Amino acid sequence: MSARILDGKATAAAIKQELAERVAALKAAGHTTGLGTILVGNDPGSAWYVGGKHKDCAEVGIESIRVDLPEETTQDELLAKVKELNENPDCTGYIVQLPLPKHIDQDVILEAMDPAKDADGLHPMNLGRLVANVNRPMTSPLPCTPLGCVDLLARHDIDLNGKHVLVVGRGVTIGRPVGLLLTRRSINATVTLAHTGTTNLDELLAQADVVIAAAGSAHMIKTAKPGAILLDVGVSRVDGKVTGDIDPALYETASWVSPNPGGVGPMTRAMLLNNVVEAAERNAAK
Ligand SMILES: Nc1nc2c(c(=O)[nH]1)N[C@@H](CN(C=O)c1ccc(C(=O)N[C@@H](CCC(=O)O)C(=O)O)cc1)CN2
Repeated sequence: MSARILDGKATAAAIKQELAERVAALKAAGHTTGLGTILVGNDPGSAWYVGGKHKDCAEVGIESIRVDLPEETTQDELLAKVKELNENPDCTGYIVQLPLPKHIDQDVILEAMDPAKDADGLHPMNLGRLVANVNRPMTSPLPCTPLGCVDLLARHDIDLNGKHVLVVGRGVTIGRPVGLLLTRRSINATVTLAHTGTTNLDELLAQADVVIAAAGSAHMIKTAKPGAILLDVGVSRVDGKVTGDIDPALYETASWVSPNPGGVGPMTRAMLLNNVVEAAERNAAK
């Protein structure tokens, strides 16, 4: 048996077409939609991701504002840029590309953003709304990668009701929020969150119907239940090549696989655009 592919690239392309229509409708009604990005430093991977976000904006008709700052930017200088985008009426939503240089406190920066413009859904108020279950319908943004996982599964008609999902990794951008989304009544999965302190990972993997691997440790997942659904989200670079957390040998016995690259990454980009368009629609409805 060989797994069917959850094709993030094709799914993201379809979502972008839908979003382009919504952006055009906003424009026709006199509302512009704009995404801002702030990039600090010279990390080539981060620069590539930010470049991709601006390319995506151009494809769907979203205006974009790009702020690139040197590695030695101080926290106060970055806070001043955050304030500028908070106040810029042309900016519907924006992101601060992560990770930030070590001398800058990520939590301080995220907290300084206007929650209504937080296109990543990572402001503590928006994460709090996710915990309190008040994000939907359309009151505030959800984190892009978790939303990308859920949307990718939904668009392939995969029902998680009653399924046991094992999330591997407890980061704030994926591991923690994805469990909160999946346990909502509308999805109704049972979620286990494994991390570096988990001592029986292989045992949990042998039981899980769905695995969301978001640890960022190359090919660390070496076993899974036959017929499991595998979402490979973690990113490492091995010999300069993007490498996921899941050993590709498991693709043979899985039922569905979201590969890496080509799975949740493109969905993350599409969900960012979705969050900006939703923010523009909220503004237009005011
Ligand atoms: N502010 C944020 N920072 C970061 C986020 C985020 O969601 N918000 N996530 C990641 C990086 N990221 C977006 O910023 C991101 C990562 C990967 C992809 C993607 O499409 N990857 C491709 C492969 C790319 C390659 O070949 O290098 C794929 O999976 O097919 C998009 C966005 C950390 N920072």
